[in-house]
Amino acid sequence: MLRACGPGPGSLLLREALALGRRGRVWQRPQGQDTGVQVHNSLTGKKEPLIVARTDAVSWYSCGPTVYDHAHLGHACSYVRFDIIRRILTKVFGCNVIMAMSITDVDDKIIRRANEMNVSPASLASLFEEEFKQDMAALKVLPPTVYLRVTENIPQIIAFIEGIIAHGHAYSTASGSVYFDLQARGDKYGRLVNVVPSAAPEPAVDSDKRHASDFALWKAAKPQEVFWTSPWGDGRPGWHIECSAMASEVFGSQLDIHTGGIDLAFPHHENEIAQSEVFHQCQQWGNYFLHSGHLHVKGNEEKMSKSLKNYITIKDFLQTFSPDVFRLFCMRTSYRSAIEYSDSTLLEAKHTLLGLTSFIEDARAYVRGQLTCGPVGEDVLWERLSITKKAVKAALANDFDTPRAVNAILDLVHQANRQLRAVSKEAGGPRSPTVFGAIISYVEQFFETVGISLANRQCVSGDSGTAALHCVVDELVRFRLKVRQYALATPGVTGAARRQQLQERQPLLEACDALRQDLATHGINIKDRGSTTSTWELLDPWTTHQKPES
Ligand SMILES: Nc1ncnc2c1ncn2[C@@H]1O[C@H](COP(=O)(O)OP(=O)(O)OP(=O)(O)O)[C@@H](O)[C@H]1O
Ligand SMILES: [Zn+2]
Repeated sequence: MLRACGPGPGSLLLREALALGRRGRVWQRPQGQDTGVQVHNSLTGKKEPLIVARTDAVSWYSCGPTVYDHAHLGHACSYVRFDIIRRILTKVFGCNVIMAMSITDVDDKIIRRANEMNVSPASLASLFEEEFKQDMAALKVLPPTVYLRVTENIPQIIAFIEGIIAHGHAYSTASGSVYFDLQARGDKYGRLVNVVPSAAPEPAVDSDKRHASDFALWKAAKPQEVFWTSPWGDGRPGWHIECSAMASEVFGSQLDIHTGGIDLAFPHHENEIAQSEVFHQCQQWGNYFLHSGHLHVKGNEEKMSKSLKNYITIKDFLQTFSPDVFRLFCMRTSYRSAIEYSDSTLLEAKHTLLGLTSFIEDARAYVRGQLTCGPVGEDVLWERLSITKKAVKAALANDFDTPRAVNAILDLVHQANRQLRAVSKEAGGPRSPTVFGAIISYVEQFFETVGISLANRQCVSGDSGTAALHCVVDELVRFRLKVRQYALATPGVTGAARRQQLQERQPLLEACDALRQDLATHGINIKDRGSTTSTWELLDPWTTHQKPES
């Protein structure tokens, strides 16, 4: 058992533990090239300048999925958030990222599920690995440079374990298992979390490890279980060793960035660090550990999880919402914070995206000269654009503060929208297409950078939803117009008879007003021009936006 000095390793408490400071050695500031970004490094519990060995080859290891079931929105959240960070590092800060991601295709959960389904662990894992890759593609997550399957790296893992044994930090047992000896690691254990390994002997009678806190590097095969031969007998790797061995296979003894969800910080990453630093006999294997916060279902403290059966699959989600809506939803909070899933927060992201696409359409129409124009406060807009660019870059350089960056953009769009709406009432006058062209180009480029397309309204709904939704709103607005025209028209009737007729039809007008108000809450703005025309547009995204976290 491991004794934690701070709060235990439950996901939310762990974040507090990370802030408490660590037992292990002091973090060594790496030598190399400064990316210009400050990142929150779990190794120090604070923001540090991100210095990488070479900006043209940033090494990044990402713990990948255990492929025993459908991927859910919790997984989506972690991989989308890191995908956004990867794109920002690449496109804004000029880094060329080499990303390696593990695929855990053999472990207890896979073996158990395969037995339940009466299929081989290999075919079960291959099925869900393929599905995971399809889900990631549907979410527009860029594939890693390489995927690394555990089952294809068994000789490398065995060699890695032999190296740890050779350095005196692991031991094999009579039953054919190998354990990492945490007592040998001493006070160097606890680089990420304030944890002291207990020296108490293993209490379980059916286990032959020396201390309760020692963890498995190699697990002796149980009857009927899939196995590989090794110097210690038939068996399979433990969970943590796979990442140390596979990351080292690609990147050697130095790693710039290592990522995963906050639940992986302890014990998984802590154990990876112990194994790798012993194997490479180095002081600091990974320089930066970044952890993403968990996705929770609203009102539920637990993270969304397959084991807790409180999950929404990525496929189901994408029936209703688009990958761009999910991306924007993820960007509205820091990647480190917990994120609450609810229909209302998703709808809010959807409305914001609709408002942005609507602005781009209007601004484009103005640039083309299809929107009536009057004088624009051009200098003000140029200044706003310049301020926004600086604010966005500063926010992204500050631990990838996407909520702040998005708010800066929404503020710019709000200012531009106000001018656009004001000018559209006045015909004639000087035009200012260049500044609107520059704003369109910048806003589109920002969202393109993080993987969101503003090209058309199609980007906001899942699968086939948007086109149908727009037709429905068109029909509804047309129908409402007919009702209004009927309520207001009094051909051939005058005087008291006219007044009475109007009074009788008053409820129809009230119903039309109520419908307009109801639709406004969904981001749809109906505009009546007398009794002859009704048009609709999407509300300014600013009106649906939330303030960033402080
Ligand atoms: N609810 C969640 N929110 C954010 N990230 C998550 C969530 N659940 C899993 N992750 C992250 O997804 C990645 C892959 O996780 P993995 O395949 O090991 O699933 P898991 O944690 O076992 O999921 P489950 O608990 O549903 O079985 C890890 O980085 C993990 O931290
Ligand atoms: Zn890992």
